Amino acid sequence: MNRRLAQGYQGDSRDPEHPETTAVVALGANLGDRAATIDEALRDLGRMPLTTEVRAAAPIESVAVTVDGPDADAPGYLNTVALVTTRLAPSVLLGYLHAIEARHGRERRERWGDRTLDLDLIAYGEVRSSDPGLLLPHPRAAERDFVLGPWLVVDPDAVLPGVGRVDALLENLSGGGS
Ligand SMILES: Nc1ncnc2c1ncn2[C@@H]1O[C@H](COP(=O)(O)OP(=O)(O)OP(=O)(O)O)[C@@H](O)[C@H]1O
Ligand SMILES: Nc1nc2c(c(=O)[nH]1)N=C(CO)CN2
Repeated sequence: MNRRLAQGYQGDSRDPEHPETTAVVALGANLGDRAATIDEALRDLGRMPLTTEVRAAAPIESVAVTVDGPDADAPGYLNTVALVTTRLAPSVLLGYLHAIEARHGRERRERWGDRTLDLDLIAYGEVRSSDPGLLLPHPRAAERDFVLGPWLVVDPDAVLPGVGRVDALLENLSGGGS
């Protein structure tokens, strides 16, 4: 992994040398006023320092995927994906994502449990990281139609680094997400 890139230049989020990069952020919500939460979270992303643009797809409805598979009885999700133009280093950006989740009442309980807001960093340019605290690209993105679908809407030529074109990945999914 490129640890220096993933962690930023010794944590200095305002290093003017850090290049502008497109980060792909997935948003999901299945508790509370989901649409309002997603809307506000997108605005929060736009207010991050060193961030010049946030472009998101219209949110889609999706069935909750739990550790036991899709669960139509669980509260449904609203999902979207935002392309974020930023000079924040990846780990600094992840810190902001966690802060935005917390601001919207995210509680970390069981894995893949219901949540007011989930923000995942799907990709950060071409950066690859095997640090468990920040895996890049996100290791489950290719299996998630609720990520690939909205991503394709904002970027029809999107590529999941090291994996392949998003349109092909979406086509390969036979109907279900995970
Ligand atoms: N690319 C990434 N984006 C977001 N979190 C990540 C990433 N890579 C590793 N993590 C780590 O994963 C931990 C758990 O994240 P989170 O609670 O959002 O998982 P989850 O949404 O329940 O599951 P999933 O990761 O499958 O979406 C976080 O503390 C974070 O440090
Ligand atoms: N439909 C849907 N299911 C999920 C989602 C999500 O965003 N949408 N996120 C999860 C953990 O990140 C687990 N399950």
